[in-house]
Amino acid sequence: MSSTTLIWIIVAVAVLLAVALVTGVVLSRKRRISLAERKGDEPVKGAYQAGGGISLAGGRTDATTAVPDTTPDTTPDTTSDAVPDEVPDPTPEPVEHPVADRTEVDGQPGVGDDAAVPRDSVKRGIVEVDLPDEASEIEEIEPTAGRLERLRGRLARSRSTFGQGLLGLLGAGDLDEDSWTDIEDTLLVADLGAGITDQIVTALRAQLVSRGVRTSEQARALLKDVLTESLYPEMDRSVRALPHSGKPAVVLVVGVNGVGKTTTTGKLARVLVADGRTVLLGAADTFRAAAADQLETWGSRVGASTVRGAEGADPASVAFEAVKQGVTAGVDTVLVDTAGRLHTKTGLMDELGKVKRVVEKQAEVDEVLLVLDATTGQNGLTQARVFAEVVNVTGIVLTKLDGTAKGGIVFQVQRELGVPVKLVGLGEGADDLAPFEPAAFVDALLG
Ligand SMILES: Nc1nc2c(ncn2[C@@H]2O[C@H](COP(=O)(O)OP(=O)(O)OP(=O)(O)O)[C@@H](O)[C@H]2O)c(=O)[nH]1
Repeated sequence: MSSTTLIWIIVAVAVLLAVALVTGVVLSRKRRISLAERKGDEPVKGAYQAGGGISLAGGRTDATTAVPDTTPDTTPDTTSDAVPDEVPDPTPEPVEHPVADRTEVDGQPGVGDDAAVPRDSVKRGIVEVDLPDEASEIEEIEPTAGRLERLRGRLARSRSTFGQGLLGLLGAGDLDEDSWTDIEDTLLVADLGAGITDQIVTALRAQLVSRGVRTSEQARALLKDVLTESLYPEMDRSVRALPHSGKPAVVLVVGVNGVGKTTTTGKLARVLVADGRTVLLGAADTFRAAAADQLETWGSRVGASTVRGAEGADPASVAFEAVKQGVTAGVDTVLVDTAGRLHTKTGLMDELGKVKRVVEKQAEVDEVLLVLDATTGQNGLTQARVFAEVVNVTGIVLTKLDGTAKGGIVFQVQRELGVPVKLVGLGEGADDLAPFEPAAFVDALLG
């Protein structure tokens, strides 16, 4: 072999080696790019595992499936290149993690929380009231003027047993002792109580003679005057719910279970909003699970926001926070719905006193409205006495007057407590709360 041939062979081998080297490099790069693409897919999954708590809030379910172990304590391997066989069963068991078990309440996920569980899922489950439609529109509110007149038909039951009964007896002409006994009985049955009944019968006897009553029209006028007079028409019945000294008015709504506190608070918010006022609601009824939801619903219907606490939270702290936020936001009125509680539970009554004291650290309490259920008759009076001892009751709201024949409780409660009935509830409708006007009320009773 000549040396020239040898050189050509060496050159050919060198060229072949060079080509092989270049090809190897190119192939190797291609493989890396390809790997990088897969890596680009998988780490995205891995990244969602890490941020799963956030992504799942948007309703993503695939992120949960990337969690190797479905127990909430297991930390997902976020550094993994997400090898396909690490993908677990795509339908993991739902994680049990009731909100009630969580200790933190500030809205931040707690250690071990599984963000797949909506943080408020349990609370939503206990809502017992109709919630407003989405993007709720502010509702039309009936004008408050003349409401008692418009709702007078609701007093039908009291009217037939009390008003019509008295008119029938008085209009019958000369009254013998039996008739006077019947008048007394009618007043007592309607829950006016012995004291007021005596007072009314004495006034009727005297004025029947002095006025020379002859006709049924005159008898009606006499009855109207005497009954209206017994309702202390001179009492100031304005609800102290307007702001003063640059601070919102604070109204506490108190009363025993089920008398209609939350409903009244909601109705009153409507009255204020209709008057062009801004209102903030405080859901200090932390004893009854759905009370805060109920109040919030009332609020959202009129565009008032609600301050609420965790279930079982200290009612005083919720009330305090509500008033604080009301002052900061510069609203006109803060209405605080308190827990319904039995007056026999002294400890709970103490707590109501505490609510008032704590609120007073923020702003003066302008009005304490005691809500009484008219259908409970004398029992309402017993409640009123206990509440009056604990908090300085400044006004009474008598609810459910539409469902009772015992409208006479209005007379008794004012005389007993020396506190005016300021509002009356005449139905479950949103605008079935009326100002109490003695003359109009008596008119409605007499038909
Ligand atoms: N007929 C009638 N029902 C009323 C009136 N006011 C309230 N109610 C009803 O009474 C029931 C109890 O009312 P709530 O407002 O939940 O009573 P509450 O005092 O807040 O109850 P607790 O939170 O358990 O203490 C509800 O069904 C109301 O719709 C009224 O004036 N007339």
